[in-house]
Amino acid sequence: MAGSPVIISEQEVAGLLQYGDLIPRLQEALGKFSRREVDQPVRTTVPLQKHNGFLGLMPTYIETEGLLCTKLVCFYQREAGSTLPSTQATVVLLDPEYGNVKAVMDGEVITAMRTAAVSAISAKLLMRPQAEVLAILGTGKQAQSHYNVFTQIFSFKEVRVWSHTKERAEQFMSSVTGPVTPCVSVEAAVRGADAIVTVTRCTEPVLFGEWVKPGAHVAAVGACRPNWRELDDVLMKEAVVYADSREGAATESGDVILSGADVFAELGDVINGTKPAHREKTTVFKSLGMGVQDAVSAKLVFDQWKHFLSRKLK
Ligand SMILES: NC(=O)c1ccc[n+]([C@@H]2O[C@H](COP(=O)([O-])OP(=O)(O)OC[C@H]3O[C@@H](n4cnc5c(N)ncnc54)[C@H](O)[C@@H]3O)[C@@H](O)[C@H]2O)c1
Ligand SMILES: O=C(O)[C@@H]1CCCCN1
Repeated sequence: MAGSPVIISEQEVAGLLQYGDLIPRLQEALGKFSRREVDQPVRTTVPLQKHNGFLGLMPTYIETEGLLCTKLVCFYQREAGSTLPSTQATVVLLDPEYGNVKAVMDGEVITAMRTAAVSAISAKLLMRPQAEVLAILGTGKQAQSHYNVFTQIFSFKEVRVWSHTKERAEQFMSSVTGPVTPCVSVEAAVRGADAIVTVTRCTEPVLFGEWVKPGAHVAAVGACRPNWRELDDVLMKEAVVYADSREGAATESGDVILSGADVFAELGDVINGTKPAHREKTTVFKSLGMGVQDAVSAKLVFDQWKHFLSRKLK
């Protein structure tokens, strides 16, 4: 008879997950995904029409690692001023042989950190090495995690941020520990930037190709529905477009589907050396988020949790 699942809280996950462990693990997982060594269908999405949201189901199985996991994530388009959360996520880790649940853990920190870590991997592979200016569009949870990991692993001379409301920009400025320049418009934030992160809840384009410096790298993280946009057609058509999952982008990304842009490669193809990294060109990494990213993050959390428990019991 299998034991009861352990419950790992948001605070515990935050204490157990470090970018230093996460980044190499995610890089390895993206490579495996693109070598078709992972069973991970495109997210199943159920509309919650009454609440202007969606439930996403994200199962993953990596047979060679005995890793079976699923994330449940609800995400919403909230009214301006709403105090309800825009994303809520839970990650469930299972035993693939018995089928029992081993752990149920908070998915908020995992979602924030693994998404930012994958964007950082895209920048490591596709951004020009001498990059000096980073622009972040959006000031929510993902903006914070992206600020944290990008300033931790790269040495930008300036970090700029834009928010569509002054209050959100002020909240962001007071929540981060390093220097950041607030900008009054998207254009002011992105002109001359070497790296741009888009982490908004926009459903119409907010970043226009005419403002983007040739050779810049864009990590496009929002707009995860087939009719939602963050980037305009000019940028999508001029840039070399990479994605976490080609199939995911073709199913879920409004920026890819509606612009008609080609996805040149998956990030895993670059990691595997089967497709080149065009650092010299303008590049867009279209991130949708994948179950495999949650699965390897959850395994890291669970292994650390067991390690600390066994030390406590000694
Ligand atoms: N690719 C992935 O793996 C992944 C993972 C998690 C979240 N996301 C997406 O990233 C985006 C940000 O997520 P979050 O958790 O930081 O959300 P959040 O609600 O914490 O922050 C959203 C930000 O978007 C801004 N915003 C809202 N409406 C806007 C509009 N019309 N124009 C401009 N800005 C607007 C808000 O002011 C806020 O700064 C969302 O679109 C979310 O779905 C992607
Ligand atoms: O991969 C994820 O976790 C997110 C959830 C919210 C919508 C976009 N993708």
